[in-house]
Amino acid sequence: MAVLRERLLLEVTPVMVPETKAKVTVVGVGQVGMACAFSILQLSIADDVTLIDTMEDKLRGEVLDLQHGSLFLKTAKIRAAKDYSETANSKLCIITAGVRQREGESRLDLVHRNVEVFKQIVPQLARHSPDAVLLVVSNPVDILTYVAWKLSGFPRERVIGSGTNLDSARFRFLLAEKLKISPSSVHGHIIGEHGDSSVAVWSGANVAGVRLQSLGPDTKAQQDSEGLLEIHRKVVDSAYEVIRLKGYTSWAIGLSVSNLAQSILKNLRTVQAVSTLVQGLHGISEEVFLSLPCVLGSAGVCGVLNQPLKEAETQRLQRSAQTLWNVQRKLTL
Ligand SMILES: NC(=O)c1ccc[n+]([C@@H]2O[C@H](COP(=O)([O-])OP(=O)(O)OC[C@H]3O[C@@H](n4cnc5c(N)ncnc54)[C@H](O)[C@@H]3O)[C@@H](O)[C@H]2O)c1
Ligand SMILES: C[C@H](O)C(=O)O
Repeated sequence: MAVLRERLLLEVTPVMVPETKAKVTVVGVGQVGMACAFSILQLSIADDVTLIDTMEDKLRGEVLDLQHGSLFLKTAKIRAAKDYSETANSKLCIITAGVRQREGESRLDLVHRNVEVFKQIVPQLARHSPDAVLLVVSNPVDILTYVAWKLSGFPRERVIGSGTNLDSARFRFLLAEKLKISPSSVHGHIIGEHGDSSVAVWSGANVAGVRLQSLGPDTKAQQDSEGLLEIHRKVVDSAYEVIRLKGYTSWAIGLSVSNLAQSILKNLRTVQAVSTLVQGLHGISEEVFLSLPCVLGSAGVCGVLNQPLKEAETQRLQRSAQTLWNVQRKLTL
């Protein structure tokens, strides 16, 4: 090999091995982990993507398959880690490992099984990448973000859940379909739990700063006649419908996570709904994580927006926090 290289070219200087600036570890190479890894590779935002899973053959197969596409990618290293020491010095660790819902199960039903999975993963990630941002995707994502925060000992800003970034994308898609405008021009946030108790912030939904509620549909009856309440119901049902049809959700969460990864790795300071510690905000006193619009940069969550909410929206958010707390307070970590 060395001989062939010597015959092929005159070496002027040895190939530099620069310090890895943007190493991303993805834990779990199931449907979600692979969709996240693939979307991150497509964005060319990492110079090292390291994957890890307990299923060795599946891990090796997935990594080989991605490596065979290297010609079409701009990420120098794509590799499988045999143990957590090979994930060392990651800037971003994305956790997608664990069980997923079967038809009829809610996200909260997964909590005990996935807490045990997190006990195997988080301390090891934290030990080998003590300066990383942890981005939790496994469900129930808000509670597992709290669990990752406790198990890692990281500061709150560096433990983030993908939260309702995906629900907000679904909301904007559905509203965009109704208005026949691109989702990128329809603005609005779903906040609270990524799940059944999420809250649609109708008071802020707008197109080019024109608040939809300023145009009329401000009472429940009017919202109903416009089919707006139905949109939030569809957001909540989205995952159940996709799981019923194909068994799991993957592409939209992969795109949502790569978008968050881009903001973090490139310090873009975009505002996105992600799961963060909300104790003390909007009258929530419990130590829970749920989604509010946050400023995302290389330090993680750099700020949480003081989002003005209508009283009914605040009440729904507080109920969402209570739903999570009722499950979370029974956990032993
Ligand atoms: N937050 C969101 O918006 C969102 C969206 C979709 C799915 N999810 C969640 O993501 C998770 C993964 O879903 P999926 O469809 O990829 O499941 P999957 O079954 O396809 O993959 C899970 C992977 O985790 C691995 N794993 C399990 N225990 C592990 C451990 N201790 N260490 C390393 N790897 C381990 C498994 O080997 C498997 O490859 C589920 O909890 C699901 O509910 C979240
Ligand atoms: C199941 C997953 O949480 C989703 O919303 O797609």
